[in-house]
Amino acid sequence: MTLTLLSRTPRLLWPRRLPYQQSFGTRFLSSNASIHSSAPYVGPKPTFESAGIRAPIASALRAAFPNVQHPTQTQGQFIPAVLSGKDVLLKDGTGTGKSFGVILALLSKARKATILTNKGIQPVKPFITSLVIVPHRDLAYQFHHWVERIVEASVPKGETPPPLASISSVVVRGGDTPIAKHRRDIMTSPPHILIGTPQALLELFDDDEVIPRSKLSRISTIYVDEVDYLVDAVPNHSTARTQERIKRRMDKHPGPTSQLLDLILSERKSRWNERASSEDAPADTIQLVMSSATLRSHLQSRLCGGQGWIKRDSLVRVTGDGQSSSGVSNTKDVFHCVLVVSKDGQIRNIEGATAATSNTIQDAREVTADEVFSSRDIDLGSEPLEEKYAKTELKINRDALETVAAAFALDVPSVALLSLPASAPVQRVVHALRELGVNAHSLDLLVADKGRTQLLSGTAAATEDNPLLLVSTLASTRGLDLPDLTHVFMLGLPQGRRADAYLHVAGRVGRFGKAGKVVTVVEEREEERRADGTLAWARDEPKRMLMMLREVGVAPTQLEHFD
Ligand SMILES: Nc1ncnc2c1ncn2[C@@H]1O[C@H](COP(=O)(O)OP(=O)(O)OP(=O)(O)O)[C@@H](O)[C@H]1O
Repeated sequence: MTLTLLSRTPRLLWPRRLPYQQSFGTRFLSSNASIHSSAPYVGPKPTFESAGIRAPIASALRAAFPNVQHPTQTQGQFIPAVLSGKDVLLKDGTGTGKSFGVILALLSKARKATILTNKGIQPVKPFITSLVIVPHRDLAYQFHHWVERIVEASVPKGETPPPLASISSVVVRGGDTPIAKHRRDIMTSPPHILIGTPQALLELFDDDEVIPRSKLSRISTIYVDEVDYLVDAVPNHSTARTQERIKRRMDKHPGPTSQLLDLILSERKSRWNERASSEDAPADTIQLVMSSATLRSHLQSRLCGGQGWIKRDSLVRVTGDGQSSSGVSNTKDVFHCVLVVSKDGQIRNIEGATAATSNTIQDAREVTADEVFSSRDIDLGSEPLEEKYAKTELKINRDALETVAAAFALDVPSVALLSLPASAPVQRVVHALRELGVNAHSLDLLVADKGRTQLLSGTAAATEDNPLLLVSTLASTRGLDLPDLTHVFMLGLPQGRRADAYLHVAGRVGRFGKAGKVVTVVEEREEERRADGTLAWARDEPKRMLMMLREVGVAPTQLEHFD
């Protein structure tokens, strides 16, 4: 296949960002509460202060994030729950502000200055107030960056803000600071919020000579973001045999998040077990807050029952938007496109895709393919790197990759994300895309430090002349919030629980009322010769894709420029 289709004169159309619109609703929390946010709000809009956020933090927030002036309906409900100290299970669509709201609430929590001991309440030296567990290091840096912006805006211009390290710190493997140094720093000056990946945190707390285990019970809150990804659970719908097999594997190899929670919560568990009912449960225990867009019921059962981390009867459940956990299906300005690439390199829209309605496409700008390519000046890297990549296998369909390159060149105004299958070699794909003239970079906010701030704060406008394609795998894009992102490309059907995986990847666009496109590239169904010589259809990706889209409740839309 060649990129000859680019010689057509395409139109790059892009909608203007839509104003943020939200209806509000509140219901009061009681213990054992289960809250659904759907009722329209009557009366003045709630404020972050009325949700319990401390006034200086709320005003710094509004200064740092001018687009965030009022809590969303769900934030208005879960922020008080998080501040109440009760355990919270939070489920809402992707990009609805779950993580942002929780971080804000954690920032607003007071540092623990006393603990309950056998001798009653005793004063203690402050330790980490909140521990935030995230699936990958880019997300850790994103949360840290949110805190940094609020802290900077908390003092008048010209004044020095408090040291960020005393408020938020990141512990990830392969970071700038060795874990052993983090350990010592935490003992001398513990941050208010410690954010890390499960493996790094496990390693951090592993040496109890430096950080004694007893200190861990001083943590006030543990927040697990993307909990359905971080904590395994046995799916209800599988056969008894499969359930047994998964359970055995989980018992034998508990994931790092489970090990970490067991380590920190062991004392709380035994204190609970000593007491007959949760009525007497010590008030001064660690709080657990967990969130995800796809919080399956079997996971909830494991968290509350099997694992015993949470007591069902002292838990607040907050569910935004009723049963539809899909931020995707609820966002009318997100188009879902599927391009099918045939063996001979032809590209077409999937059958049944409808033309995109143009009423949401405003402020279009027109650019020709020639213009797009003439602005490219891609550095193919150093000689040894080229040699290295030329020899390594691409492991993905080259035609499919060229389809991404074509759609990217024709349709992306500034920043897009390509999500690869877990086993794909990211750097190799980046190199292949650069050979195709795409300004591709691996999405590693840690290594690509130069562009990190712009990407996270949505000020990467400089890329408009030379759009940027960030390349990553699903595992490292979960939860990421890149304000400039307009397109997500996926190569092939997502693996694992497809619908959930699709929702998580697709949820990187269409956040907070913005428009976006999700473009999946699949291969034409293949023919296979049976032993008797007859032909049969094997792997029918387009059909499976359509079934999956139906499951998540979206209809495919055509991507213009293609038949
Ligand atoms: N109340 C608000 N008003 C406007 N924008 C908001 C509000 N709260 C958060 N945001 C914006 O939403 C984005 C963050 O969303 P966040 O990552 O918290 O969503 P999420 O629900 O956790 O998504 P995911 O499920 O994908 O992890 C940020 O860009 C933030 O500026």
